Amino acid sequence: MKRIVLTGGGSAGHVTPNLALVPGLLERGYEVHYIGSVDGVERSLLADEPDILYHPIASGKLRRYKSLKNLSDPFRVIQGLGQARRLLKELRPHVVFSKGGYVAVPVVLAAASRKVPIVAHESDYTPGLANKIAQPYAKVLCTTFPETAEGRENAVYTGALLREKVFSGNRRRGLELLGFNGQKPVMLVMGGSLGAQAINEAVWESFKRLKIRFDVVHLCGRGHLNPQMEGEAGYRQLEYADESLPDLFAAADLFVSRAGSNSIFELLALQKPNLLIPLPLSASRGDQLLNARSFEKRGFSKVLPQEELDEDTLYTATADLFENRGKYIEAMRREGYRNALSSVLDIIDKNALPE
Ligand SMILES: CC(=O)N[C@H]1[C@@H](OP(=O)(O)OP(=O)(O)OC[C@H]2O[C@@H](n3ccc(=O)[nH]c3=O)[C@H](O)[C@@H]2O)O[C@H](CO)[C@@H](O)[C@@H]1O
Repeated sequence: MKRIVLTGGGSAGHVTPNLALVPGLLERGYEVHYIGSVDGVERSLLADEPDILYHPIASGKLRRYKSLKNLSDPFRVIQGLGQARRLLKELRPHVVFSKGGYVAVPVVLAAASRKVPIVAHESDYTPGLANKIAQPYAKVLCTTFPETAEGRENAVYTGALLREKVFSGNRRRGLELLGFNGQKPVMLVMGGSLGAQAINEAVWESFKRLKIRFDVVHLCGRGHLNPQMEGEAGYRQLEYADESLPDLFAAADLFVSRAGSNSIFELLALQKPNLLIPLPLSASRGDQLLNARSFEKRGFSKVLPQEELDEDTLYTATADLFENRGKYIEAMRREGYRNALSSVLDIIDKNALPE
């Protein structure tokens, strides 16, 4: 039996593409292992996946900001590297697939030193740190945006890896779950998998105006629910939607979202009008700004920079988006939808060691 080790974590954006691949990998006869962190989101997202064998390792975050943990984390990275090497020796995988995120770094380095072929996938317009480290060792770096592959020798444009379940939603079920009657358009607010405080606050502040036109479902992120909003008519808040996500997506008529790569490609595939508020440069390497600019240029999204976000601009931008939704839907319809699943599965098969 062929064995594959998947890795990636830190936020759901580095996990859901791996989850998308699992049904296809099982179908192709792989035994699926996952190396993730001890306490990261990947562990909880995989807890209900009986077909994946989870192996936790120590991991340290490579931060862009000052923190006391910057002192202890290098040791955890070294510890994680030792654990990853031991695991790979024991599991003897035929191939490693890395989705990036800081936990992927020791796994990729261990795979390189044990000569296990590596296939990596980059979700963003420019490669993140983990994939920058992985790229020289990778047989193939699959990219979500065509531009990312340009001028990179081992890079291949495949598109985004989307979970099939995202397409299985039902609007009526979604409305029932939310307790909305469907008479007003439904706005879904999604601050990325971790939530986004700036977006959350703008939504709460402008809700009195938003509710005149829309019913609002708000994915706030873990630990970010607002008790004062509980019980408001036309408003539902959740920390994170898992099983219910497809039905909520089906019920939504427009989205307000961060510009994380997986989220925006899901919106494109589902042809949902969307207002993107990308994570600003002050809090990231700027990948969401590039993702959002690319979607704006191609007519799929309306963009509101976070520096301009307040209760007025949020209201005006969403009202305008909804008025002009036909134009956005048409651009997304023309683009069509390309799921990278089968091309990435083929690349994995082609590069895996023989049995
Ligand atoms: C703060 C940060 O570092 N963000 C990065 C992170 O975003 P983040 O982790 O937010 O990732 P994405 O927006 O790419 O993906 C989020 C995924 O979580 C799912 N979801 C979200 C909310 C929810 O309640 N339920 C649910 O299932 C979405 O449907 C999507 O599949 O990884 C992305 C992909 O590398 C990057 O583009 C982002 O810049």
